[in-house]
Amino acid sequence: MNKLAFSTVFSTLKTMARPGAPVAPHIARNLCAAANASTDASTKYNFKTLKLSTPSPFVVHVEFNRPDRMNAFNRQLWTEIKDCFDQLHNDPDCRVVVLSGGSSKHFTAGIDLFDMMKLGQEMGAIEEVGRRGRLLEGTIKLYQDCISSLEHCYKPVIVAVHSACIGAGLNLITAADVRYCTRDAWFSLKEVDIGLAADVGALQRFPRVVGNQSWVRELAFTARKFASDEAHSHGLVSRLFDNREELLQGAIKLAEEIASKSPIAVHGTKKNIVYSADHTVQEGLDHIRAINMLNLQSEDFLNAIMASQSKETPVFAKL
Ligand SMILES: CCC/C=C/C=C/C(=O)SCCNC(=O)CCNC(=O)[C@H](O)C(C)(C)COP(=O)(O)OP(=O)(O)OC[C@H]1O[C@@H](n2cnc3c(N)ncnc32)[C@H](O)[C@@H]1OP(=O)(O)O
Repeated sequence: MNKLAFSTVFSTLKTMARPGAPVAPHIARNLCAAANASTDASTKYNFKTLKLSTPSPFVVHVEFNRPDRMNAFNRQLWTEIKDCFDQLHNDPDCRVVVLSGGSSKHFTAGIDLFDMMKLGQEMGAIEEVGRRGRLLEGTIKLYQDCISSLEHCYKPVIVAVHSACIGAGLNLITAADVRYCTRDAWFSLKEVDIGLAADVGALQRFPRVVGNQSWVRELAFTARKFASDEAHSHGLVSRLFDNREELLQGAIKLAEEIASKSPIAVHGTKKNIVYSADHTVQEGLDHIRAINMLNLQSEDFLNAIMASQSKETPVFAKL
């Protein structure tokens, strides 16, 4: 953009952002906001089956924390995942989430089979089939909502998978935005092996994520274990790493880059990508138009354009 065009756009944006107000105080305020940004997630959140931390400003690292059970999903873990992502959605100190398997040998062993036995006992105590059905319906809904909470959280979620990612774990990662894994990672859509049709999102999301019905159906009908290179070649994961340390470094580096962008722009982008996944192109365009009617008036837009012109790093206020 030449100097004249830039100054015209600049003064228009200035008026749009706050008619009559000078620009500099906005930026000064944003710098202050960013300087105060890092309330560490470890002090703010207190979950038992999840561990949260803030490795970089605005980047929240969520780790599964059931290493003795290979991060198997018991009722508490299902519930806490949902609570965690619902809260991160509204947390101004969080712009992006990295989800990993923590100190466990595996990313996750899927649903907790002991917990399933407990559910079986609860069912056994209810005599009437309709009432048993209601208990199951409520449980399945809770578990579905847990997985969907990754999608409903408009902060991008990067999953970092190592070793086994089984059943519920595979359902979960298909609701994330970016999937990275180690070369030793392996996956199984295991449900048919325990007598279940997968019911927490993989049958809906997995084919969309990879765009290959034949491959997904083969995996869903057989529960076949597949390795990281197969996952990578079909687009289930977008990057492979040699070991867990490099995996986490890579995931956090990506998260830092996303966290440096306008949170308004990233939020709107995720909202529209998720919406567009099950709407027509025209509906998606209508949706983003409505979002940008507001977002183009945001001071983030002005800050980003000014920074790109002055070749400086923009700083954005908390959401
Ligand atoms: C309404 C329902 C909606 C959701 C449905 C979801 C369905 C699913 O997720 S289906 C998948 C269920 N999961 C499995 O079938 C996996 C079973 N586990 C394994 O295959 C292996 O344990 C695994 C490959 C994960 C790990 O093998 P490794 O040799 O490394 O370790 P192990 O010695 O086998 O296990 C160590 C301890 O972890 C306990 N454990 C493993 N998986 C589970 C599990 N899913 N639930 C509960 N506990 C699990 C295992 O018993 C060992 O415990 P301990 O003997 O006390 O040390």
